[in-house]
Amino acid sequence: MTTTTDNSVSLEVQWPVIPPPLNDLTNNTGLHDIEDNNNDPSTYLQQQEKNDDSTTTVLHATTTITKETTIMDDNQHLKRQQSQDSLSYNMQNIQLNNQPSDDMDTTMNDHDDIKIPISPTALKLETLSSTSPTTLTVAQTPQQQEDEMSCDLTTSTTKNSGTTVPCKRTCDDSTNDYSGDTDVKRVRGDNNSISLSTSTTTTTTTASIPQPKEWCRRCGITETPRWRGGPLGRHTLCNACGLKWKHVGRPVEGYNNLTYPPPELPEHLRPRATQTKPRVPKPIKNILTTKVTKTLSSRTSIKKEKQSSPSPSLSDTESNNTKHTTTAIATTTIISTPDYDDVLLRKRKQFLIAGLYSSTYKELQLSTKGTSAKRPPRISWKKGLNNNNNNNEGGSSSTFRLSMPLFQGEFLLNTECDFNLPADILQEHYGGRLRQISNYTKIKTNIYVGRRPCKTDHQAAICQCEAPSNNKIAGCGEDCLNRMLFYECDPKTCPCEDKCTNRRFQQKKYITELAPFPTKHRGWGLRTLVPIPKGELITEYRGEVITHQMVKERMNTIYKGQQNFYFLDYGNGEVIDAGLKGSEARFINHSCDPNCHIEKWGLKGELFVGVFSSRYINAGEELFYDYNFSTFGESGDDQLCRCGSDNCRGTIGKKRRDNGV
Ligand SMILES: C[S@@+](CC[C@H](N)C(=O)[O-])C[C@H]1O[C@@H](n2cnc3c(N)ncnc32)[C@H](O)[C@@H]1O
Repeated sequence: MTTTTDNSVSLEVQWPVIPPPLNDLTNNTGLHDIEDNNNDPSTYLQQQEKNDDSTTTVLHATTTITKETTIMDDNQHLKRQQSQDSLSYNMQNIQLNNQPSDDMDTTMNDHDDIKIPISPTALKLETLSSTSPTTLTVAQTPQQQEDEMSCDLTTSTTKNSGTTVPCKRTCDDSTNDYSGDTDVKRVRGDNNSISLSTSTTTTTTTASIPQPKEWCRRCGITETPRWRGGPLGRHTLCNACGLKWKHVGRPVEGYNNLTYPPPELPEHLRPRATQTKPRVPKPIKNILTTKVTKTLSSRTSIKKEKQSSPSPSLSDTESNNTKHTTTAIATTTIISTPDYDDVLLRKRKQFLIAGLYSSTYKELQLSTKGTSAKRPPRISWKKGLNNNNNNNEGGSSSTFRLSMPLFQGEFLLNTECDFNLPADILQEHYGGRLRQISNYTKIKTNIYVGRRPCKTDHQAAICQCEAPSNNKIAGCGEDCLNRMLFYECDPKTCPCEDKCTNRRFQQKKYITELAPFPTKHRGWGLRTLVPIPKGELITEYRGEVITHQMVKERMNTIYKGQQNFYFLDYGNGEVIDAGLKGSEARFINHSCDPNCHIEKWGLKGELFVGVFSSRYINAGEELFYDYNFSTFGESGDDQLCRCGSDNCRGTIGKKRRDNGV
């Protein structure tokens, strides 16, 4: 008889059934000799003959065979198997009679002949009836399971007639040619257990071995240089399997301890490395439920397949007899394989659905079942008019409740109101000052484009001023020669030294209380916030010092189509362009009756263009200077003047000569 299952080979031995006494089977010795069980085989056989001469006993036991298992072959010589893998052996002719057969040289009393070590910690033998299976359960230690092999022996015998009973076996080890009539197949169970099955119509014995404390849930080994955590918890995978699980692919759902991934696993649930379709994330609320459902269904299907799929190579009779074995093995497999074979293996990271400080929002979201998400509470400003219908806290309508600041956004979104400008902008809007100011870059000194600034230590003219006798008298007054020539004194050569007052551009003594403001007809203008005496340096006109050629180029490029121009004659064939970079003086408009004028002062080979007050200027008064006298480039010639003065000339800019030059 042959018993085969997936991933298992049965060892079938046909021999006269000599079941060991119960007290022998239940002993816990590590090595159980058949010799010990058959101290008097003839006596036992006689007892069997009394029961039924044609009795065929199936002993399906889960036991182990050590490396030193020694059995008899067809030549009645002792064969010793040294290798664990070469478990299968040949038993062609095992003849057991009342007396040992003459054909057999082997004496059954020789305890070296056959050793079936049974090292159970628990051994249970149940004999139900002559037609009922008997279950033999053998419990072994983890080390024993590791060292021992699994096999399933199915032994059948006929009448004790003294004839030779063929014993067929199938040997996995090709190097050991023990071919014979006896069919012996090895059964490798899930836990390296050995099932010894003896086919009979009366008795079936099943054994299961408990699992070791630590074993790899994937490959089944019990020794590894390092135990690693897996989807089933800590120390559930060996080193190699743990690394593979970690790096190669993590199964979405379970795998058993022999296959990875399990063949029953649907394609869409296989590890990432084999996945072709990206997984669609599911809502967090349904993940656990779905997982549990899938796990249960897959577990049920796997068990059904295991239990319902018979071996295709078995005949009806054999399969009928094998049912017990198959069922037993399947049962053993299911029992020995923990439930977490199919449980949820992969840990899913829980992502936050909201920010860290939105605990209230998350609680509201997670506590919602089957209904639309609860809306965050709204602000109720009036006592007794609480708009928060979803907030169960309190419940009193008279409770004043102020929503969290994070809900202010929703409050603003849900509240319909007219658009209003912010207060500061609204004020400028009502004052007519809300206009976009042209973009420019403020600079502190002129930028010379196309040349380097003159850094020669140009000797300024030394004035003839006398140093003041006391601090109350200013040096280099109105009668200073440098001042009259529009030159600033050099503090190194000036006789007044640090008491010289002809150094306004150097000392940057400008009026800072100036403010651009939008005018009605002239665009932006500049006004003073403080009264300015006559002849005072107000500000410096700064910008890029460019040539007239550059002015033409810029007029045709970057300033093409514009109305406002910021050119001012620098002298020496150059122009200050404050359109892109400059100072606040760029906002001073033209007037035919100005209150300011332009002065160009020399210092160290360069010029300083300053706006000076032509008269006393009241606070808040707009500043003007006459472009005509300041050579406002060539752009303002055709622009209409809107200064509004009585003596307005009509146009801004330099007066044209009659010849147009
Ligand atoms: C140096 S900018 C003065 C600042 C300019 N208003 C603005 O908004 O930037 C010179 C430009 O101002 C305008 N502008 C200055 N004085 C004006 C006046 N009296 N009448 C009309 N437009 C004037 C012209 O467009 C001129 O090109």
